[in-house]
Amino acid sequence: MSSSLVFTDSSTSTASQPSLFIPQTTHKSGGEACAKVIDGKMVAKQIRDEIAAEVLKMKEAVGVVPGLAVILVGDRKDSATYVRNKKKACESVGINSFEVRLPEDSTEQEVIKFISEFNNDPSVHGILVQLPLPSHMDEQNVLNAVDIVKDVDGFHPLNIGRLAMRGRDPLFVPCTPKGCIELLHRYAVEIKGKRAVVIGRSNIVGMPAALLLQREDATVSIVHSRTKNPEEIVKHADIIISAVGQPNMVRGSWLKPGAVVIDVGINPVEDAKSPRGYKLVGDVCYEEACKVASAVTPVPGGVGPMTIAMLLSNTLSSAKRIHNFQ
Ligand SMILES: NC(=O)C1=CN([C@@H]2O[C@H](COP(=O)(O)OP(=O)(O)OC[C@H]3O[C@@H](n4cnc5c(N)ncnc54)[C@H](OP(=O)(O)O)[C@@H]3O)[C@@H](O)[C@H]2O)C=CC1
Ligand SMILES: Nc1nc(=O)c2c([nH]1)NC[C@@H]1CN(c3ccc(C(=O)N[C@@H](CCC(=O)O)C(=O)O)cc3)C=[N+]21
Repeated sequence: MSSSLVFTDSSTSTASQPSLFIPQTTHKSGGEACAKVIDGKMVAKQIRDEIAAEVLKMKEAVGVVPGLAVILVGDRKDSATYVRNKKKACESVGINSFEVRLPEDSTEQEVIKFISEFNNDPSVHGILVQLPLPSHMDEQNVLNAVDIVKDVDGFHPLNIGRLAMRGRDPLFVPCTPKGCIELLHRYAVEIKGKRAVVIGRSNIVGMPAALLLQREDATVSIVHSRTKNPEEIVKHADIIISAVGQPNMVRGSWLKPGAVVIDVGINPVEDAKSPRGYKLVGDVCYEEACKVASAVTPVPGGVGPMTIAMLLSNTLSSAKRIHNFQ
């Protein structure tokens, strides 16, 4: 299919953004009703292409190259992989990346010292502290140290607070929830007036996803680990965003026919056939969901690549704001 996908920097209110992309891919499941695949990998690639063009335009016009600083503390393998992927993504669009790796036993003050340096460095427009931090550190103290104008993760309490308030706008929206909403927009999924259920209430995904859906005029319920009979609540949802971390927890039988499912979960499960010895699955049982839902994001290839694309987008808009470009 030939489709043109126009990238517009969507902050918090993109409801009026025209939807230019109607997907054609469907999940094949032996003649049964099958959902559209919401192809995050493809959309993320198109967004990166748009960002690359804007980065070049800015460089030529005002000689500024956006810069992203990433701080990684400790030696978690998954975190190291994510940081490497973020660096590669920056390179692919012409954004400068700066990386600091600190040992697991670093102190909170040492991490904050690097954050302060990046806060004062004019070539850095975005600062990301990879989570989770080692358990001896107070995450709030560390995240509070990031200058709000460079908080491209959108985790500073002031940004989250503004996200929660009517009539206020944060400088940055957290990347994963922003990527989920962007997928809904680009696949022409109407949010206004719909019933949405977010499964999970973490500060980095579930809670901001619920706030964003509410800002888009959905009626939002939040399901968490203490929710009784979650399937009864999920059953009413036109839109489900799941960010739990439990492989295949959400079954096809939980879903309302025609629902749209955004699966944020990235869960490793043993897989002898994979060279890594494991594969990644979502929170939602994909095969079952495809038979009931109207559209589903796959894992991998769904929300994950969108998270990184939104990080690049936030870094570009930060550089534009700081340099008063456009
Ligand atoms: N695709 C992407 O870009 C990203 C993917 N992820 C993935 O998303 C998932 C969630 O991440 P994150 O939000 O950081 O995780 P957290 O562990 O911080 O939060 C999980 C949330 O799910 C809730 N929960 C746990 N078990 C259940 C259950 N059985 N029923 C209902 N709710 C439950 C918890 O409830 P309670 O609050 O009561 O404890 C909590 O609110 C993970 O798989 C993670 O790898 C995360 C970030 C980005
Ligand atoms: N400060 C901070 N910001 C984050 O945004 C942040 C974080 N800390 N800590 C960890 C989580 C997790 N996260 C992911 C990003 C991309 C993929 C991603 O691209 N996944 C690929 C698969 C990758 C693979 O194959 O390993 C996919 O879903 O297709 C996944 C997960 C960001 N997080």
